[in-house]
Amino acid sequence: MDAVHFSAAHPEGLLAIATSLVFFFVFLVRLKGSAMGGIRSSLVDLPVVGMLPSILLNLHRVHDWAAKVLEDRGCTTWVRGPWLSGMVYLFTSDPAVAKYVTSTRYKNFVRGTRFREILEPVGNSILASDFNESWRVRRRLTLDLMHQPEFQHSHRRTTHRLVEGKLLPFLADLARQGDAVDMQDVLQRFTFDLVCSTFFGVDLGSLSADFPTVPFARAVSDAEEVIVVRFALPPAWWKLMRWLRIGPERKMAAAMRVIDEFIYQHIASKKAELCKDGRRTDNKTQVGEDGAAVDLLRGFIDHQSAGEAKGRTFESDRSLRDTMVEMVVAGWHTTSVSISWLYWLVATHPSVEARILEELASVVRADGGDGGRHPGYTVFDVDELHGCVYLDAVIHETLRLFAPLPLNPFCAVEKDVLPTGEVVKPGTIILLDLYAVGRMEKNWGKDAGEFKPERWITEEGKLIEENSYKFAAFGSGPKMCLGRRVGLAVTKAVAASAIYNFRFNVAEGHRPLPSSSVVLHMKNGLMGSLRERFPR
Ligand code: HEM
Repeated sequence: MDAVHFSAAHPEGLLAIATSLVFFFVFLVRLKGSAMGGIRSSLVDLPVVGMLPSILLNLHRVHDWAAKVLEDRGCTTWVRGPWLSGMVYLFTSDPAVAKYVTSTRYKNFVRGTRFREILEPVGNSILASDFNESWRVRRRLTLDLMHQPEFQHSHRRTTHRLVEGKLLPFLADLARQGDAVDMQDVLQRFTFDLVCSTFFGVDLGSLSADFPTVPFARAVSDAEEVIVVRFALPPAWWKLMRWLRIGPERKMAAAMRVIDEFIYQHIASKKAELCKDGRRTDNKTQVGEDGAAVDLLRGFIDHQSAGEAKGRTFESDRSLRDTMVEMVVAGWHTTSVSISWLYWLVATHPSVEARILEELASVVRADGGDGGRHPGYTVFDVDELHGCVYLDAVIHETLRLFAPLPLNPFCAVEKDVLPTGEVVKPGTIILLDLYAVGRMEKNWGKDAGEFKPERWITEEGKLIEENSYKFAAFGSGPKMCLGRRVGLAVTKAVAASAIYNFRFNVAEGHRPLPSSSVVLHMKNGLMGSLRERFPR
């Protein structure tokens, strides 16, 4: 078969060859770049391949690079892939555009099929859905369940129990051993156990002395990495790789298998447990004996069992699976990376640390405590921390600089004109760069890049409520994060308890860098050592 016939019969083969050539080109340039002591951060539009080489060259530091490009280009820019690839994105960090897209004209800017395909691991979830009836009902149901006093009470108790019984003793052991520790890993393991306890009612013990590999946790992280690659490549390219089961798509297939196995197994065992207990009597979430047994999965299963009456929100285990994967994906890493970046920022800003400690000490004193000089550790519940405005400011400042979900994608349904004057055609992809929104001088002033919790506090000592287009970490409009309250509560309670009891010294020369994943992990971890503040 000659080349012409081969390409006609196997267009996917041609694409594979083209992909290899671009990767080879990028490899050569990066090699040259590193030999020259660095790579360029400009966005170059080349004939045929468009801006793809620029993107791939900067993929390893994509969020900082995109923020720089946006700052230089007035907060909005077009990004074009290879000719005929269908890859045309409008990148923006402009709050006016965010408001227009997520609120003013929200019905015209949806996730769309393209992103549902990219976000395949979460299936037909709330996050990936558009404004249809199923999305509305599921979102309402999830919010209702999370706002139930029983759930909130249980969530607070579970957090307290795990912080007191697992996290603090674990940190104490690490402090005693004095070895180097990756705090990001520790916090990731802890929040995983917390999320599984809260959502599934099971503690998987990922935070334990032997640092076990938890396949489900690994699979979620792998899937997140591959999602970023899918964003960066023309759709036909990653679909071809998926079809051939090569490269990142091979990893995705393996991750999906593990995720499915985990979730379906837990749905089945929860159903069996509920039937055995004979507790599934109505569609109300119930409190277990110790007040800690309320979990979201139980609430959803109860709802599923009420099927017809409730509009069949979870007509199948598949839709239950999608929602549970989404809850883990949306709730786990977002919270763990918030606490990790906060921990690093606090450890490297001694004056901020001192103010937090002062604020927490006043809570302990008001509670009749002795500032840690007692046998147990001091554990803070979120209810006790209401008056800690400075800690709130630190959390907001952390989320401003390190938005845990750095990119928020939308797709235009009809032709539209954005407040910047950009004309978007049907099908145009708009990427709200939440990481960049928090770093633009235009949005935050000349000191946008600095960590200054004070910027969040009024002269009267109150927390400044910024609008959700400018402080964009939780998104905005009807699809705004529905776990905001839970995420903030966990971040505050865990950070307060850990910081109050332990000092973290960042390893010399270590600077965590944002990974290129859909979640803003630290790609090189958070290395350092721990010291007890109140040695026992
Ligand atoms: C610090 C922690 C968190 C951050 C920064 C965060 C951020 C976000 C962002 C940026 C979105 C997209 C919003 C949009 O499209 O405009 C989102 C959506 C969502 N989040 Fe969160 N999240 C956090 C914690 C949580 C938690 C703990 C849960 C679950 C309990 C959760 C559940 C969801 C869900 C279900 C959606 C989809 C909402 C929809 O599309 O209607 N999130 N989150």
